Amino acid sequence: MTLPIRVSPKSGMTVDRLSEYLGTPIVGDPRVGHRMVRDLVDDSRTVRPGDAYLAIPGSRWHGLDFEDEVAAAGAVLAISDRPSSALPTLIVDEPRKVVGPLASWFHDEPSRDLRVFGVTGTNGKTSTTHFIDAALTAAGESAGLISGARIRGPGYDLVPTRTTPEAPMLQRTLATFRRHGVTGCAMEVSSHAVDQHRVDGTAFRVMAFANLSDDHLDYHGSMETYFATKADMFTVERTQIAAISIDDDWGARLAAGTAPETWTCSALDATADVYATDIRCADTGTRFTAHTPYGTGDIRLQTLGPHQVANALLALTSVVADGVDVAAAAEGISSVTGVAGRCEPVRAGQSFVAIVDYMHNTAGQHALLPYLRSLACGRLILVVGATGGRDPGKRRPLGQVAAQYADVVIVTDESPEDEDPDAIRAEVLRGARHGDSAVVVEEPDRGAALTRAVSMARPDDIVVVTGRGSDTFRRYGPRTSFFDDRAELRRAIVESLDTQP
Ligand SMILES: CC(=O)N[C@H]1[C@@H](OP(=O)(O)OP(=O)(O)OC[C@H]2O[C@@H](n3ccc(=O)[nH]c3=O)[C@H](O)[C@@H]2O)O[C@H](CO)[C@@H](O)[C@@H]1O[C@H](C)C(=O)N[C@@H](C)C(=O)N[C@H](CCC(=O)O)C(=O)O
Ligand SMILES: Nc1ncnc2c1ncn2[C@@H]1O[C@H](COP(=O)(O)OP(=O)(O)OP(=O)(O)O)[C@@H](O)[C@H]1O
Repeated sequence: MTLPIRVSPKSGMTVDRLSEYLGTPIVGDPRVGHRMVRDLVDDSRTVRPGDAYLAIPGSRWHGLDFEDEVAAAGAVLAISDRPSSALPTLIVDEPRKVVGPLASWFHDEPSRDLRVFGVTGTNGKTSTTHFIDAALTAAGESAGLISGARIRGPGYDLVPTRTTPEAPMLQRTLATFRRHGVTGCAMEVSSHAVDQHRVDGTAFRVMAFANLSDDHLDYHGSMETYFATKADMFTVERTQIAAISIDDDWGARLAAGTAPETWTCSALDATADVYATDIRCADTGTRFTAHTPYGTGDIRLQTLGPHQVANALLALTSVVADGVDVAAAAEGISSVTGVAGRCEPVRAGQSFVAIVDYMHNTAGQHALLPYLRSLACGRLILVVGATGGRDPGKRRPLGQVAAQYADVVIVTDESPEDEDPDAIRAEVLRGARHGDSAVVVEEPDRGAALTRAVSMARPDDIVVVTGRGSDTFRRYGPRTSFFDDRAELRRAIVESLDTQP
């Protein structure tokens, strides 16, 4: 169900009230003070008549670069760090820091009226939020989900462009959820979002930590800074409860130093508050028994891969720490049939296994590839690449680890963005050719790469397409086009079956 999103500011929201809240006078025509403000917007391309435009200085643009088009679109006001020549302005020192609390106040603090379950960490956020969403639903709650794959709930269903929305959209979404009676909301919290203050002003009931591994170092600079950004979410000012997976060293370190009430979980360590025993991983899913201080639950994951045990335990810990019944939560988590683009099988009548997965760092490769290999007795044919505009340091290791596990590695393009696709591929290839252990093929065109992988596959082989998951847009410089790995893999399989004698 997709409904139009209605804005729900505090009643009687005027420019004067915004000025009073921010403690700063109107620069420019003071007669604008009585004008009603429809919504807060931080992107010129989405401004509608009556909006207040948050003009943020960024690394590429200053929001005021768009002041004329924003004024022409009917904005009543700019909020920025300097006066606009096109609109009356409220001046604040650091607009980015103001946006979160302001948007929350504007919508009457929606996060305080529903329990928000945040999930942060390098890998597993999307899966964990889906599990929390299902656990809350099974416990009889009306649940909302804010994930990078989908934002959905009563009154909302859309595929977002960000893992964590910008603050105006986030608070608008939470306010819509509240209006539709949502009682609990699972939400991904990316490190970029924390650093850019997108979640400031959001009160979390539980904040969950999944894991930390080499990723986004182009942005954060070092693992210590990356960790510190995540750790910033685990303070009493941000969250009432911390749920922390201690299966990696960063989680154990975080758990040792957090101030809020802390619950630990582990797939390996029975001294954790919530832990797993009797883990049995199969080609149809994974079963295990979860032990919590409030009793045990049998979990039968339908989502593929042993890594999902950690994600499911973290979800269980998050909701049980907040008082949700263990049996209901276990039933909900077990009911999730799959998460789009995460270990998603593609079945079109072929004689080999075909999987699409969003793995885009070496931690994901090490966690999944041994399992995926075990799903077939034949060869592992792996399609790998790297996205442009981010983390060049990941590219060579991605190729190297791919070749460590696979028999055939097909290196292709993902979404080069503004970079030279040949240069990205060259780095991945350098890694893949490092060990001499796999057959390495270069095929720039992603559709052709998938066709090639399928044409090589024999019965008992497995074809794994990595890197894009459920992302459906790719960009080559100014050209953006639709490309869905799952649909393209299916197409390649069907074509290969059609041409069989
Ligand atoms: C590196 C990064 O995170 N950059 C974010 C940052 O960009 P920036 O500081 O360069 O801002 P900018 O592009 O100069 O724009 C400045 C201001 O002008 C506004 N603007 C810009 C253009 C325009 O036409 N009109 C307009 O109003 C922008 O909305 C912004 O408020 O602030 C912008 C909004 O203020 C974000 O859109 C932008 O996200 C970019 C597009 C991005 O790709 N971010 C990714 C890396 C990201 O955030 N990813 C995480 C998930 C990571 C993961 O776990 O995989 C996420 O939460 O999605
Ligand atoms: N617990 C885990 N440990 C290691 N790898 C994992 C784990 N969970 C998921 N992965 C890998 O990470 C990929 C992305 O998973 P998911 O989308 O759930 O995580 P995410 O944190 O939301 O990722 P992103 O922020 O990049 O969207 C999966 O396709 C899988 O390859």
